[in-house]
Amino acid sequence: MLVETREKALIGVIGGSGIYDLPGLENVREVKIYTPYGAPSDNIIIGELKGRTIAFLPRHGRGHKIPPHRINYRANIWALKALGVKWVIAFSAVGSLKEDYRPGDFVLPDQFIDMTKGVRGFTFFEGGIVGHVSCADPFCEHLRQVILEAASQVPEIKIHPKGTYVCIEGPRFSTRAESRVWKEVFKADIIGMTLVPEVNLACEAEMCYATVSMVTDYDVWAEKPVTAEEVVKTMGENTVKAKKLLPKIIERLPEKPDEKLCSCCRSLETALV
Ligand SMILES: CSC[C@H]1O[C@H](OP(=O)(O)O)[C@H](O)[C@@H]1O
Ligand SMILES: Nc1ncnc2[nH]cnc12
Repeated sequence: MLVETREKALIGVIGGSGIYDLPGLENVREVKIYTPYGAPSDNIIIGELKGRTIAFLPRHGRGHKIPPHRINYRANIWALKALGVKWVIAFSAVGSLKEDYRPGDFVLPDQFIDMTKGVRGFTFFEGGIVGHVSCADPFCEHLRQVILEAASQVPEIKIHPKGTYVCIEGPRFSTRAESRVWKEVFKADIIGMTLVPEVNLACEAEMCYATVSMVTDYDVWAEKPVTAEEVVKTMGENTVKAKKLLPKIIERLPEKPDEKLCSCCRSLETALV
């Protein structure tokens, strides 16, 4: 049973590696949310940006304490839903599997491949009610278009409008052989460790979700294999751009999604058995 909170927010922002706060938020308050799945990654920071109420959650917790396979994705999405969030804008550091998706570029994935190992809590439907949500187009097309338009207003940002994100279990990076499979057999474009099951759970919770993937490295298929140190360094530069992008997205978001562009908030209409 979803218990709604007194605090309300229309827009949820999930910060990835390198994004642990949102400067510019006004009237900031911090709320602790209890969920049937336990605690979210951190307390949720609520505040106003461009006149809209935002709920911000750092995916790995402040201080980056939670590795990708230990993130309580269900609690995170549940907490945002309990706050009334309809739009979820997620940020992620990713490796590139393609020469022309360069470190520093942004990508707006439209597809993913799930290579996680099944140990993450990946669904709200554990029995009792059985639900199979459609995942053919896993990201909110309306939100993707708003983000693309917003990014076109920030000259420093080069954004690729499409991409397939392969999600590995982590926390280790891929071997060269694995990376070749993702790149040459799967033909994926980018790689990370956190998109799944965050995107699936948002879909089950009937929320509009899109992720801004920020390229930090060329994974391990290029000459010099990726290191966490390299990711963090490039992420510092990407974060500056992400923080310029966010207000431009916020000011363009309507109260409600356009039903012609997305059906995220009706995803359960055809899912329940
Ligand atoms: C710090 S390197 C690997 C780490 O960075 C990405 O996290 P996020 O998607 O939250 O930005 C990647 O998925 C790994 O979890
Ligand atoms: N090369 C990579 N593989 C997996 N996750 C990443 N996050 C950032 N770079 C990555």
